[in-house]
Amino acid sequence: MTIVGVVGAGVMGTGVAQNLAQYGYEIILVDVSEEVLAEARSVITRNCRVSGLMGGPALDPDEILGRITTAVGPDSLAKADFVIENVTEDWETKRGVHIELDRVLRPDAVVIVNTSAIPITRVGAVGSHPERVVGVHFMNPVPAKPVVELIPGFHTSPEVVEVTRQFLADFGKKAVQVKDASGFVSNRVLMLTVNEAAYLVHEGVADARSVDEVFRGCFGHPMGPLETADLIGVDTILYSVEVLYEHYADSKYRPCPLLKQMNDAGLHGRKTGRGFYTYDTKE
Ligand SMILES: NC(=O)c1ccc[n+]([C@@H]2O[C@H](COP(=O)([O-])OP(=O)(O)OC[C@H]3O[C@@H](n4cnc5c(N)ncnc54)[C@H](O)[C@@H]3O)[C@@H](O)[C@H]2O)c1
Repeated sequence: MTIVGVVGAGVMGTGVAQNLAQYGYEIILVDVSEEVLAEARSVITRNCRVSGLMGGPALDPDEILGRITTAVGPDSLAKADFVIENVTEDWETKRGVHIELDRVLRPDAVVIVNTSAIPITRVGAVGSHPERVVGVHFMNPVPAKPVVELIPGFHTSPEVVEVTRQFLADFGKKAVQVKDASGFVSNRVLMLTVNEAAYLVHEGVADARSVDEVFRGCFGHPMGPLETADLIGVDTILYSVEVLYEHYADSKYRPCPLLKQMNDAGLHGRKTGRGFYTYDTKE
C-alpha cells in the first residue's frame, strides 16, 4: 500500500488528500494545529457531500475520511512513500517545512512541491536530497482538474520525474512537463491577469462584477479573473505576485495595493467568506 503524506491542510491540501483518498490511497494529512485539521475534515466532508451535485462522483465522506489520518507536525511522515507539500506560498514557511521533511523522511521518499510560483530548484536546495524533490502545480479544485504542471528542478533525477508522472497518472492526472521558472507557464500569465484586474477595481475603472462579466461574456471564460482570485485565495494571489516580482525583479509584477489591503483585512476570498465577493461559508 502506497502511503502519501500531505503537508498543509488548506485549500489545496484538503483537495489533494480527498482526491487521493478517492483512489484508495492511505493519507497522512499534516498541519500546524488540531483546529486547522478539524476544519480540514469538515471541508472534506462538505466537499464530498456536494461532489455528486457538482458533476463529480458521489462520495461517502466517512469512507473518504476513513483513509485520511491527521497529525500535527511532520514526524508521522517517516513511513511515507510520497509527500505532497502544500503549505502557504511564503518562502520562509516553505523553507522551514522542507528542513523538517529532510529530517524525518526516508531518503527514497519522493517530495512533491505544490507551489504557485516558487522555483523548485530553490526548494530542492533546502534539503540534502535535491534529486528527490519535484514540482507539481495542481489546479484548484484538485479533484475536478485533470491536468497539472510537472516541474523538475535543476537536480531532480529523471527517475523521480518518471515515478511522479506515473503516480499522478494513477490518480487521474495528466502531467504537462515545463521548465523550472518562477510561476511556470500557468501563473506567469494568470497572476499578471488577476493583478491587473485588481488594478482596474483599485483605480475605479470598473467594479469586480463588471470586470468578471467582460471576461465571461466577451471571451467565453467560465470564470472572470476576480472570481478566480476568490477561488484561489486573495492571500495566495498576493504572495504569488510578490514571488514573481522578487524573482524576476521586473516591475510588471508590481503587486496591486488593493490586494495588500484585502489581505491585511482578512478578505481572502471563498475560504474566509469574503473577498471580491461575499460567500455563505456553510454552502
Ligand atoms: N489556492 C490555489 O488555487 C492554489 C493552486 C495551486 C497551487 N497553490 C499553492 O499551493 C500551496 C498551498 O496553497 P493553499 O491555497 O492551500 O493555501 P492555504 O492558505 O489555503 O493553506 C496553507 C496551509 O498550510 C498550512 N501551514 C503553514 N505552515 C505550515 C507548517 N509549518 N506545517 C504544516 N502546515 C503548515 C497552513 O496552516 C494552511 O492550512 C501554496 O504554495 C500555493 O501557492 C495554490
